[in-house]
Amino acid sequence: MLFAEVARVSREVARTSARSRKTELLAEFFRAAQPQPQDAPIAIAYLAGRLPQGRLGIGWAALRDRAEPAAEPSLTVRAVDAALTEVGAVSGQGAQAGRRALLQDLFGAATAPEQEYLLGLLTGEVRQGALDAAAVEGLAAATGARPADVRRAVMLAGALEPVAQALLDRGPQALAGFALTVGRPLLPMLAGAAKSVEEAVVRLGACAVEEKLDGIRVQVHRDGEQVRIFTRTLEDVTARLPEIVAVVSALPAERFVLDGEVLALDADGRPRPFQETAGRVGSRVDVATAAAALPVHPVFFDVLSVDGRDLLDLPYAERHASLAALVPAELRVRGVLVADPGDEQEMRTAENFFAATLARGHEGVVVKSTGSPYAAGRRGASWLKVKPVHTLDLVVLAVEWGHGRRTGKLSNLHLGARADDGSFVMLGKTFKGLTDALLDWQTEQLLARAVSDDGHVVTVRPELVVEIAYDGVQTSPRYPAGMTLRFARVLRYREDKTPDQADTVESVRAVHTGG
Ligand SMILES: Nc1ncnc2c1ncn2[C@@H]1O[C@H](COP(=O)(O)OP(=O)(O)OP(=O)(O)O)[C@@H](O)[C@H]1O
Repeated sequence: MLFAEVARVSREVARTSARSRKTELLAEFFRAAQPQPQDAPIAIAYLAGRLPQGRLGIGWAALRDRAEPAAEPSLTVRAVDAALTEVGAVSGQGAQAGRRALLQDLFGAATAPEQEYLLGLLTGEVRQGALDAAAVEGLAAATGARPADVRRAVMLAGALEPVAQALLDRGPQALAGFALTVGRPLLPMLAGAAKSVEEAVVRLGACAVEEKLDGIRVQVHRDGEQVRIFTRTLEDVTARLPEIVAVVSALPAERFVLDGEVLALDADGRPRPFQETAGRVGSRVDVATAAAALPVHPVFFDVLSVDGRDLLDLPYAERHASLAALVPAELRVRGVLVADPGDEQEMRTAENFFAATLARGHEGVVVKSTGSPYAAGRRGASWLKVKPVHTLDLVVLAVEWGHGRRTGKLSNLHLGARADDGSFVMLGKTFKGLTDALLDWQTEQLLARAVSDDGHVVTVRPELVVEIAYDGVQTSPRYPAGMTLRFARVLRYREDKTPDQADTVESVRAVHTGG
């Protein structure tokens, strides 16, 4: 498959805002791609603005001077992929120059529109957040599969790419191969938000109100002796959490998949600050010493499979009965049940549980409909989180050099929310809430992602997600969405999130209009 073809479709998909037209364009594209299914994973990654190699760490300088463009397109997606793999592998002394030379060769083989597209891919500018959803529909239309079956396979596979390849290769029957497999992670179910416990309970009806623990989401798979632990982005962190492996190995079943949270606790059981847990899960170095100094504990809140039985489609209440049979109470999330939201006594119990959970130092509660299945990969309408502080996960688009005490540091962050087309819309700026350690960290991280610097504002690749607390959303003609955040302050960076998991402009607008 020609790279030029991907560039063309990407541009056309980005240009139309109609979802049905996007789907049509992608369906045509997949029909044409059918003879070479092995190219589909690379093409899909490019269309969504991802690189299969992940971040390549290519600085602006390496992209500034570009070779003369080729007259005719000849690059294949596989050739581009191979070249970028090679760029990523260059290390050691002279790596900068080596990378630059390889990039020059690649750009020299590309036509002008291909160069532009490559540059967009390398700088993160062609990121298309809504692409995966449209691609699922397009794939279904191209191959005659049911969209719901494709979506389920994607959740079970943890990504669209392998499903696309199998579908294009073998047709709809290939989807049966994507069952929940112990040892292979699936996308976790996510929660929507509600403003109060009462609102959540009224929206859901019969429900459970569970404590919301402020740690790191984990999906734990055990198959006999073999235990594997995955984060919400499906990164395998087993080697970093030996104490969790030990706990899971002692549970009384051979094969299962559990969903939960790990966190560091004080001697009296109160949660330690989130950064400490994140530091443990994020660090590969000297795991044994780190685990001894700051052990983390698992708290499980769901079970997706036990002894060969797939529980995803069972209602919460039944999954929880299985959870209780497998996991002792001290390793299980605490919660209360509400059978009838109209019952005042029950509503008071739920409110009291929320207050008691906050008093124990936790973040809030997650209210879950007891009749609902596990909607892997979805921001389910059947799980609603309730927190006392409003927070948003936003993407850093640019940053200003600091003054005075902050001279030489990158300080004032330009914050963006995700738009429908995968671009980011600036909602405001903040330099509040930053500790000295965070300032140092962000200066280094943001410089590594710089694409331009005019001496005042450094524009960066939109890759870092930061959690912002704010007091409200107010109208402001100064920002493109016509609104900005009141008293925005940095709580922490969310390295466990990617930009396409950031909050959307739409959700911020809903807060603004009280929707
Ligand atoms: N009892 C619980 N049930 C489900 N999730 C929980 C629970 N306790 C803590 N969590 C955590 O809460 C997360 C959802 O709420 P949070 O406000 O952290 O959202 P987020 O991580 O910013 O984004 P997202 O909603 O995308 O997960 C889950 O991913 C999980 O890590």
